[in-house]
Amino acid sequence: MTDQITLRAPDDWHLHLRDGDALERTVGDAARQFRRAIVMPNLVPPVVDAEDAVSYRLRICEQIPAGSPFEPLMVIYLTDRTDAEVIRQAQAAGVVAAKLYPAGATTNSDSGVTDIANIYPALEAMQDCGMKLLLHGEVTSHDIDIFDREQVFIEKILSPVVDDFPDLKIVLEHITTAHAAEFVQKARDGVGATITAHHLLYNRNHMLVGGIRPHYYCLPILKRGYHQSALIEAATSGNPKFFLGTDSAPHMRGKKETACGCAGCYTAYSAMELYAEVFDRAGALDRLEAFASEFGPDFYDLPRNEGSITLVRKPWALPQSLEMGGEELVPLAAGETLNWQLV
Ligand SMILES: NC(=O)N[C@@H](CC(=O)O)C(=O)O
Ligand SMILES: [Zn+2]
Ligand SMILES: [Zn+2]
Repeated sequence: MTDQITLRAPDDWHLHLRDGDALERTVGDAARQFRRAIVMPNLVPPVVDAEDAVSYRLRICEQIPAGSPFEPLMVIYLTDRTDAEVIRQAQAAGVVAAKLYPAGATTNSDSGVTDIANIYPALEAMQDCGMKLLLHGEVTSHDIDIFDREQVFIEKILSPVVDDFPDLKIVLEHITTAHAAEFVQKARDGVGATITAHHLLYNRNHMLVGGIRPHYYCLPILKRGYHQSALIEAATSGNPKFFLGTDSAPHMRGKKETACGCAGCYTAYSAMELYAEVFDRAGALDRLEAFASEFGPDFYDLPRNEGSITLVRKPWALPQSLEMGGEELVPLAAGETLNWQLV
């Protein structure tokens, strides 16, 4: 039995750091686990252009613990008004990607795109300058069942975009279904996907059997066990199209444990430990490094990190709650025992 693994330093290709008082917690946790992170732009108001991204980056950098090499990679939020000029300026300012939130699809997506046709000029500019397109892949029509929204998004929106922009690099974020895994696997080069720890560890039974567990509620919502198995298969397959993105998304305890709770799971506190659990159970610990530390930078045309992290098999219990900006934050798997620990 392997009791210790050392990996090239990993990156998180999908992370919510929020802003203001939250940053001390979120940046500190991320910096302990990862070397770089793709920082989601769904603030209120969202990060929509170069200027927003540059100032948000400075606020994040102020909270990086002394001596940490952590580097935030910035993303802008596509709106119906994002044009080619906005894209070019953002690229010149170091922004690496733009994110499509269909309007109303998830937390803070009210300013999102109402019709994909509205951003075709922006997508053209992104294709030209090598900026990546990141997608929250769910349709929002009221007549589409919440469990089907990812599959319908792939058919109606993603598939045409992949064909219409053959040189655009596209990441379908936080995939949750066998359909998504299969689509990405069969798609042309330049189409990849991130997979969260929670979609690998859980299915909808964990959220709904024996009582409703709001801390497992995220978007896209947890699906059947069959889909969870397909995601585990994809993540541990060694296919470079699938790489790590936690989608760690903090909401205060009171916003989760309530009559109408927010979507999002806070996993940044123990991200690599959670992924190690999944890969260990699947007998694929030897594939964790590629998934966490190699396929992401390769996809983004960035160098792989120097340096390493070590995980040891040493059971420990996650705290019941954390503090964020003076309030209580419940991490995913609070109070549960994990077998792996980051040294
Ligand atoms: N995943 C979530 O359930 N929530 C994310 C938004 C997102 O990534 O869709 C959030 O910002 O809270
Ligand atoms: Zn999302
Ligand atoms: Zn997210």
